[in-house]
Amino acid sequence: MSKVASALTIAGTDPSGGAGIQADLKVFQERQVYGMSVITSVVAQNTLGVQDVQHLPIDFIEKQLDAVLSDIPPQAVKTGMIATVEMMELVASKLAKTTIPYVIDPVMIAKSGDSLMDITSRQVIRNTLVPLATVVTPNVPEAESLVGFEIHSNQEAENAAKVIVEELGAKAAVVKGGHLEGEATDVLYDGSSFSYFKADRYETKHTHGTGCTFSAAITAELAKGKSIKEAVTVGKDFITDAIQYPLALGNGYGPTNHWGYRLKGLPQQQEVLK
Ligand SMILES: Nc1ncnc2c1ncn2[C@@H]1O[C@H](COP(=O)(O)OP(=O)(O)OP(=O)(O)O)[C@@H](O)[C@H]1O
Ligand SMILES: Cc1ncc(CO)c(N)n1
Repeated sequence: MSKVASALTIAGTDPSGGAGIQADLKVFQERQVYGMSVITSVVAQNTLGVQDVQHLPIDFIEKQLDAVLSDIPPQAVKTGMIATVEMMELVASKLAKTTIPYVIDPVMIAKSGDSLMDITSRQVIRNTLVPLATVVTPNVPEAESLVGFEIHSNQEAENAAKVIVEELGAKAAVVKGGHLEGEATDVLYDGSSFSYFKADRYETKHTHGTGCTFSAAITAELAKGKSIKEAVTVGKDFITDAIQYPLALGNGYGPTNHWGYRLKGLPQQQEVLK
């Protein structure tokens, strides 16, 4: 029997269960990794949008981090919603003392269009957290914000991934193509070569938390000791199945289905109790 790995997510909450901490823990469980979580912000949100946000006090976030890191050091860490500069500085100071593989999903704006990171922080994440990252997983608007130029094509996604690695100091970057046209193509640069991860684009409104789900699956695989390329391969298959078997929940951008990969060959729309 192989040994069980642990992974930690440091992120905001989604009480409707499709994104944030809740999505990350579900994905860790599906990937058979022991999941742990440190909450940065409590968010009142659902598939329709963000209604309100409460940031936890910085010393309380620190207590949560110390509680986990001093007792159960994880084999991989992921950050999602880190809304403020002081939160970024705190998390960076803790992670800089470790060599744990670290995935940054640089969450800035929810699918509904609501902001999850303040404007100053969008600039500061570049110098605090990104240099510590094993993999950064920006969507197109997030990558544009990190590199300062627009992305309309896979070639421009390649350029952005290269800047995130060679100029901002991450070990690898995967720029997600969810916001581009055509196939859903994600571009990975690992410091030596580019890899493309392609899937059919599904016509669907079930895209709440796609980024969280993808990066949590990558984190789980890194925790198990997989290479960056292997982890992104699993993450891409996992999110594609999660999008392909949506759950008819919510009145807006519905959640993906975190056990979608188990439903291969079944009818695509899963019935839900209302
Ligand atoms: N309609 C779609 N069909 C297939 N794959 C998709 C679709 N939309 C996104 N993806 C894939 O889902 C993953 C997440 O990408 P996306 O760009 O949606 O992340 P995101 O914007 O950060 O998500 P969120 O902010 O909701 O968490 C990527 O692998 C992307 O290619
Ligand atoms: C807490 C949280 N993190 C990330 C996202 C990404 O969409 C979200 N909606 N909420």
